Amino acid sequence: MSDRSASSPCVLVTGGAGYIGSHVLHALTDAGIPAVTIDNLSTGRRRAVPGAVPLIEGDIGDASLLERTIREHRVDAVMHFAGSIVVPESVSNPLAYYRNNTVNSLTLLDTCVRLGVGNVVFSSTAAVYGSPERVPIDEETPTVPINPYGASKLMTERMLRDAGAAHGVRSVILRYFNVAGADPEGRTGQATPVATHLIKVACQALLGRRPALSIFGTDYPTPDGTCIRDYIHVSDLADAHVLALLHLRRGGESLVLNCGYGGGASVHEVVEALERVSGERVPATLAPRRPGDPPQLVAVADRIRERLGWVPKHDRLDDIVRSALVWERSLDHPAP
Ligand SMILES: NC(=O)c1ccc[n+]([C@@H]2O[C@H](COP(=O)([O-])OP(=O)(O)OC[C@H]3O[C@@H](n4cnc5c(N)ncnc54)[C@H](O)[C@@H]3O)[C@@H](O)[C@H]2O)c1
Ligand SMILES: O=c1ccn([C@@H]2O[C@H](COP(=O)(O)OP(=O)(O)O[C@H]3O[C@H](CO)[C@@H](O)[C@H](O)[C@H]3O)[C@@H](O)[C@H]2O)c(=O)[nH]1
Repeated sequence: MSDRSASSPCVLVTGGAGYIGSHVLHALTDAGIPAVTIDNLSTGRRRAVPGAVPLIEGDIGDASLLERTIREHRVDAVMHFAGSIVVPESVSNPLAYYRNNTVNSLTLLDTCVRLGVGNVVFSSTAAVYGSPERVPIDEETPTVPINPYGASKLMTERMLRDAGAAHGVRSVILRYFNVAGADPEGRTGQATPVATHLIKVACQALLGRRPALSIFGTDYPTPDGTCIRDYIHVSDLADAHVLALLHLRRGGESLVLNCGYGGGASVHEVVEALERVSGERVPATLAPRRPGDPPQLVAVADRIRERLGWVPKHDRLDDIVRSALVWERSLDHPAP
């Protein structure tokens, strides 16, 4: 055990080799906060993990591995990212989603309770709101998920709430809106080649790594007919996680917080931003609506600023798409 781990408590980050988890590991490392990560590398990459952070290759469904890691590293807090994230896959294979997102979260939470780890930061999603009638969406909006992915995450939220009442576990549940962009220093980014997220796919199309971007639906009840989303830069999201951890370590109360900027951009506006920052055309074709896409998802994002003192640094759409494009250029693998 290193001197540092002997002196200060450590945060266990599940899924730290993935897109968002790896940004958070960099943010923790930058802040001098010791961390350890467990990742089964199902979608994550070993090289996304900062060199200073021990990577334990394994599954969070393995209670004995969790227990050993928590004891050996003097873990006092968990940030829980590990999970399955593809919405259509959750529709075709729901039980796999309930297993990886809900059952494995239960194992993790149960282990935390048994070992007295009382601080949990959880990656939730705007998908818990389903297709709400009113936009923008505040945290009191009813949670009515419309797919197994959203339902599997909502169940973990519920477990955290109940474990809080019964066992005193305190949690910050972060409901992410549309996460995009990459580390401004180029240390990590979204690396899976089979991407479905708009900004990543648009970058791949611009670079000729896929034939074209399909714009799913131009007849929505929005000003330009395409869907509107609240895109949040992954580095601002990573900062929010560090603040959430510090809040819990100070003894702060459990919170549920939307993570977005409170503004929206349409699919057309995203494409225009990418063309503006690159000076190049995004090859795009108009396509039918993608099933299950709500017309607008925009957060009311005041609570996270008030409760955590979060101040975003990268909230211009141009900055988000520029960082995504710089990262995409740095990847050596072609898209499928
Ligand atoms: N990307 C988004 O836009 C978005 C939006 C809302 C919520 N989220 C949530 O954020 C979290 C991270 O998402 P991401 O985009 O970084 O995805 P990702 O696939 O890049 O990261 C997930 C990581 O977890 C690991 N993993 C998966 N199952 C595991 C298991 N059973 N044991 C150990 N490791 C496991 C994967 O190898 C990967 O490294 C997820 O919980 C997701 O639901 C993401
Ligand atoms: O090739 C593409 C990909 C996407 N879109 C559109 O772009 C918008 C954004 O889509 P995408 O980037 O796939 O994100 P969402 O479907 O909005 O879902 C993300 O954002 C949600 C919160 O808002 C999270 O719950 C989900 O986990 C996360 O995947 C939607 O209108 C899509 O129809 C296209 O037109 N073409």
